[in-house]
Amino acid sequence: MTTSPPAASASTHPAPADPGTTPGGALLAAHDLHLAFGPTTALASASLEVHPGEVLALMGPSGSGKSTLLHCLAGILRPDSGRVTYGGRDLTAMSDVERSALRRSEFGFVFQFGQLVPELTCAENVALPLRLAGVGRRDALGTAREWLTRLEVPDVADKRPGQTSGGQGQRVAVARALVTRPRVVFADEPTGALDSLNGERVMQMFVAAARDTGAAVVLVTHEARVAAYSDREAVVRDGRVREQVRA
Ligand SMILES: Nc1ncnc2c1ncn2[C@@H]1O[C@H](COP(=O)(O)OP(=O)(O)OP(=O)(O)O)[C@@H](O)[C@H]1O
Repeated sequence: MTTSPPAASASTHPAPADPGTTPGGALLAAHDLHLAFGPTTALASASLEVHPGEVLALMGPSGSGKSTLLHCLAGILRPDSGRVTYGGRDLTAMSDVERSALRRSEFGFVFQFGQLVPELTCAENVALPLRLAGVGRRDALGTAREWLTRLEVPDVADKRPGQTSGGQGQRVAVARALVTRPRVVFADEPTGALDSLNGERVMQMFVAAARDTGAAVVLVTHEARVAAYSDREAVVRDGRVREQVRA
């Protein structure tokens, strides 16, 4: 696999401006987050820092608050109290429109089942975030094809997601998450729907491609072999980060 980012993506879609870090070096930070869904407490004083370029795995028992913490860090959910800061900007104080714009321009997402648009080809799916960012159709599709080649699935470019295997589809989803060269990629059980061999292969490519673009990766996983790709593991229990282990 090539280690340099595709040239066309660099020329047609430059990485977003450096958002800066806190004095401690964090790019993204959760400060004392609390969030309840009705009577259920999901987060109870959760705090966490994410550094530029690092791969951070959120681990912990089922129902402990991992996905909720990920969604708060990504600005998808707003905590009841506490703050999320990104490059010194307070995500929790932004309007929904501002947070959506930030998510589109600076964050990438990979979920368990890829969540590709079934009516579009795989190349069109990968091109979609570039099109939304204003890149012309031809350039966007060219860059999308380069990413599919890079993730070793060039053959699926003209197929629809329903015509691919689970592992191929998940590589397409990884390409779509990275194509805009986001600062942070959020992944919720990115290999959960794959067998272990495919899961490891997707993880290897995901981490290598993210490292090449310099993205930080925050991933939720139950699997120790997936967490083994991280630089740091944060264990979530009862809605807070209990311990952090450098991998
Ligand atoms: N939309 C929701 N409505 C109600 N309760 C929710 C909602 N989302 C999460 N919860 C509850 O909040 C708690 C934390 O859920 P969360 O999904 O963050 O845990 P998790 O650690 O990611 O779990 P898992 O590993 O099983 O995916 C759980 O008790 C869950 O049932």
